Amino acid sequence: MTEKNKYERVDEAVEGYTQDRQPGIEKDMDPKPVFEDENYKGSEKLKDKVAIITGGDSGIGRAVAIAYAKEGANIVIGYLDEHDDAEKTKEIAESHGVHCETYAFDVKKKEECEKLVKFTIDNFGKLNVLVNHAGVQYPTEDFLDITEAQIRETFETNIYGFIFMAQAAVPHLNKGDAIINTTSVTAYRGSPELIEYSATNGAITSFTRSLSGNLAEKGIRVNGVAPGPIYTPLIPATFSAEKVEKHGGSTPMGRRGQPSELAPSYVMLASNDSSYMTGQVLHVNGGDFITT
Ligand SMILES: NC(=O)C1=CN([C@@H]2O[C@H](COP(=O)(O)OP(=O)(O)OC[C@H]3O[C@@H](n4cnc5c(N)ncnc54)[C@H](O)[C@@H]3O)[C@@H](O)[C@H]2O)C=CC1
Ligand SMILES: CC(=O)C(C)=O
Repeated sequence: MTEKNKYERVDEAVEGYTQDRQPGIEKDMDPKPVFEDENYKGSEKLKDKVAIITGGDSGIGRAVAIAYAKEGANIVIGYLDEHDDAEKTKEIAESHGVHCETYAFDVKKKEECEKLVKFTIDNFGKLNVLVNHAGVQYPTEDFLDITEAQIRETFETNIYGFIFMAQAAVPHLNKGDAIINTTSVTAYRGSPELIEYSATNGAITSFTRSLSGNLAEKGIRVNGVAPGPIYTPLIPATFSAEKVEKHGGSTPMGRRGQPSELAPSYVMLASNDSSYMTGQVLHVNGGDFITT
């Protein structure tokens, strides 16, 4: 693929459309997200490591799973119920010569998070990297329309789930291992129609910093990635058709990002390339300046 073609592919226009359930389904998206950069060649940065990626069946998580596979990691994908998407990600990951298992679970439930980690240890004998990525959002125009149930669902999925997964994982992690939490640009600049969602991302950023200090002595690094607007199933599953069409248009780069453009940051934070980084967040957002 020439550089020009590569750029055109990333910048593909998206006509407005919606999906009628959350989590959305990648298989049903048109156009499909770009989940793999064919020019990305692995160099064994994660060789023989074992990674859990929650929300790894689709979107950014799928792109991370494929990049980790190219770097030699065996993978367990945790996801809610999008079985076809999960199988497709497993198939692509395994085409790179690693083992990939899929595991349907509810990240809101502590005991299911513990079972996912046990499943990983039973299958692979160890765990080196936890990517906390599963999340939901419920855009709501009027602040007063945000229901108690919606607040609970968003917090229980987006931050309780991250903490439950980290608590289950930490006893198995050792020096050099890593936790990576997906937060969002909305944690830093807010979002008038994603109020409780942005608050969970603020919590994820604080959780990342706090846990990094707690685990630094053990040599376990904890970092985050804060994506801007990225074309994933989350977007048509939760935004109006008009918002889907315009998504990302107001960033300095003037476009949405593709999942493949996030994956290298997750590789860096999982590998020795970030050996002197902990408690940090990488901002992959099309050019928004972030002040902390
Ligand atoms: N797409 C975007 O523009 C942005 C996304 N993010 C973050 O990315 C994550 C969402 O991933 P995307 O790749 O965008 O979309 P996605 O729709 O591909 O991923 C959402 C994932 O969350 C999982 N999930 C939802 N509820 C769950 C539950 N109760 N138990 C287990 N898994 C559950 C789904 O199975 C799915 O894999 C969220 O954490 C979100 O905050 C952050 C900033 C921007
Ligand atoms: C969903 C989300 O966090 C953005 C930035 O679109």
